[in-house]
Amino acid sequence: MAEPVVTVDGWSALHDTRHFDWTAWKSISEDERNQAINEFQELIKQWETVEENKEGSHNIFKVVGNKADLMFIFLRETMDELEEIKTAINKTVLGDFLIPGYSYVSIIEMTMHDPMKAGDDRELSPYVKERLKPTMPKWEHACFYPMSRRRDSDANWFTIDKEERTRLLYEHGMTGRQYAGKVKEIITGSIGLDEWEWGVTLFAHDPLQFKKIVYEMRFDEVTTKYAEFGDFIMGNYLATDELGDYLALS
Ligand code: VOV
Repeated sequence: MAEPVVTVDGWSALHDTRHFDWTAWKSISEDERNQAINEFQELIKQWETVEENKEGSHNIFKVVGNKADLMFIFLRETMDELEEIKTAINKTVLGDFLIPGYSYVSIIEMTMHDPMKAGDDRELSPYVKERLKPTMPKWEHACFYPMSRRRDSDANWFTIDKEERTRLLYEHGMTGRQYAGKVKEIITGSIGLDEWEWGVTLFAHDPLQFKKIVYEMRFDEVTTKYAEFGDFIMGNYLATDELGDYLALS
């Protein structure tokens, strides 16, 4: 029967991309630039405390290509906190140079589709807890894209039986498991929150693995028949202590 599947939901997620106004940045003095960097590093320290306390997680990436310059990813217990973070960034001096670009709002989600976990109370298992409220890996690269399930008359994800959806996602999971240690994924649900139905955030040491996994999954029936994709954004990890170098002009 085409019935909804139960989801277990975790932290809220904000993918916040910014264009950096290099022209304006070059027009202020070195002292002003250093003050702006120091002030921003204090803000990052607050995020680090939240992460150490396992109350959220954050990552910053230098975006390759011109869709943005930086992509911030924040995970928090509530949407209120995500909005406060965005506003806190905008209130800093550096925020004047961080021009808001594309953003994506979603909530970490796991479904009860996985037959390997059937019978478990997924909400109670430490594995599920870690997946719903994860500390994001500080790996070298990330790739984010939104996606939806197709709703064509001859291929409609929302009209097929739950058992069939479970079978298709099981096959998908088996492909994914071959990338253990190479690709980590965070799947966020965004129905009712943003334009697409899911957000896919992938982490890897080697960006070639993004191309490989996404290509290989194109041949899984669940993707071939039922997946539609938005724009991809790829970035390189920016550690807090590298922010000064990233923004240095000489
Ligand atoms: C890194 C590898 C990897 C692994 C191990 C993995 C496993 C799994 C499992 C076991 C499950 C189902 C249970 C659950 O936990 O929800 C899912 C669920 C999902 N996935 Fe996935 N996925 C991966 C990776 C992975 C990728 C690369 C993509 C993008 C698809 C592509 O073609 O580019 C993706 C998408 C999704 C989505 C949109 C969902 C929710 C679909 C829905 O309709 O409900 N996913 N996924």
